[in-house]
Amino acid sequence: MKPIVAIVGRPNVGKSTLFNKLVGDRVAIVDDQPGVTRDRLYRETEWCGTEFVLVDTGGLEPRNNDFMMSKIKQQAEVAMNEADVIMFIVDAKAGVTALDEEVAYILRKKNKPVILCVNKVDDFLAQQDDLYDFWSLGFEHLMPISAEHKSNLGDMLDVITENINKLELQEEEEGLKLAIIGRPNAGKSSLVNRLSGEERAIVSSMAGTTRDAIDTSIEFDDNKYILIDTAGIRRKSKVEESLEYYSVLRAIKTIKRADVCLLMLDGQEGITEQDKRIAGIAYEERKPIIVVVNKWDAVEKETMTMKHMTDELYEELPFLSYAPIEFVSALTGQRTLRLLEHADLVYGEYTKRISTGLLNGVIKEATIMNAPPTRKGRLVKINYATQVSSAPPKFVVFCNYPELVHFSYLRYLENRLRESFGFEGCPIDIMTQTKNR
Ligand SMILES: Nc1nc2c(ncn2[C@@H]2O[C@H](COP(=O)(O)OP(=O)(O)OP(=O)(O)O)[C@@H](O)[C@H]2O)c(=O)[nH]1
Ligand SMILES: Nc1nc2c(ncn2[C@@H]2O[C@H](COP(=O)(O)OP(=O)(O)OP(=O)(O)O)[C@@H](O)[C@H]2O)c(=O)[nH]1
Repeated sequence: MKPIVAIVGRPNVGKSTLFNKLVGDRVAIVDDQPGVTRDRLYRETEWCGTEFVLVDTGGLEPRNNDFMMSKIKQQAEVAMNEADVIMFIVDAKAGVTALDEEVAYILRKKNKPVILCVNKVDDFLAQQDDLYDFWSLGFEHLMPISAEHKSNLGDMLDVITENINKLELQEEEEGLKLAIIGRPNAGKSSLVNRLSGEERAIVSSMAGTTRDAIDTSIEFDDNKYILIDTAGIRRKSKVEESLEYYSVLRAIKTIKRADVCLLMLDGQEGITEQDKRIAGIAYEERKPIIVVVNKWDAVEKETMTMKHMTDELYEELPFLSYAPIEFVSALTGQRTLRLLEHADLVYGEYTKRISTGLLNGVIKEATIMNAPPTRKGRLVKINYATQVSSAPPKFVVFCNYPELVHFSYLRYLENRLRESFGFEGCPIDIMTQTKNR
């Protein structure tokens, strides 16, 4: 689990500029699958060997001052709860504003490292005197920077990574980590309660009091699971956008820690934009996913309801065509235990390795059935393939002209691999390379 560094501050201080300068071109786009909702809210980055996840708190629409004030305060609260290190951005040209003071007040309440970044210091000597006021905000680390001119960013990053390295890494408990992700009210906590209330379950601990996410460790017949819930999102904030931001940030954290993601939908409501967004994060993080349609007890069923809903879900989530769908009721316990078995199975798929011999048999047959298309008069010849890693399963296909192998052909190979080897619930990565590289 990489540490999270959140960028906080009022509008127009230069948060986005800074975010973009810091993540640079390191933006990892997995592929151009349609339907994946992407946002530039967070990126993984690295400084001198220390990796972290940088989170931008996103643009706020300045409607009126009161509204703005409450939104910014909420953002600061979220950052305070979720992030490991906070970058609090202020504007040297504007000086200390009332809003800055409000944010500072929130950020000082807890004992997390806050780096006060005084931005727009384009000319240090000329602006030196403007900096003094900012000490009044009460933070130990004050860094004058210019996001636009990239000045002093190295020193700032040094301070950030120093603080990251001081963090005590939490010991993770043993067991298969299942992240239960989804919109507020989908029934995530109900599922956790249901599973931990089962007669056969040995519930050994409830941890996570310092953070809002709650881990429940349960054991069934010697199999251990850690259920990572993201409860309590809804009640804290009433404003739509910040709720969105809040749950996304939560989801990111939870997903990154997870071995398997259970994407929970409310069967009565069907799929929403927010569900798709959360699904998109799990997809981009290359985690195994099981789609869980909850509240099945309350869904009015006609003939083929399950089939229709399945079709509809795959249509709405085309990038998750590999994810199995389970219809459950956290309320009655219908099929909830099966979720655990299913998660075990999917994780087994995620971590398995295919021998090079078997793999090449399948690839060879696939290329005979459907040869790579000739492009620009050149013939693509696939030499051989190998699985280079698992979790997620990653394959390299060696051939003479990797750049000519089209995405759709890789998709074809992926489907053949799935037909032969399963990989249920798992994303698969296939890369092409020339033989002598
Ligand atoms: N002079 C100067 N201007 C800067 C610097 N960094 C950012 N700006 C400018 O400040 C303005 C606001 O920058 P943004 O990055 O959009 O600010 P933001 O905090 O993300 O704003 P919101 O998206 O509204 O929250 C832009 O016009 C930037 O060009 C800097 O280091 N020096
Ligand atoms: N009928 C029915 N209701 C359910 C089921 N599961 C949960 N509910 C109800 O749905 C509501 C929300 O359930 P929660 O478990 O609090 O949902 P959550 O996803 O944890 O919500 P947040 O904590 O806001 O993220 C509650 O009123 C539950 O009783 C189910 O399987 N069937």
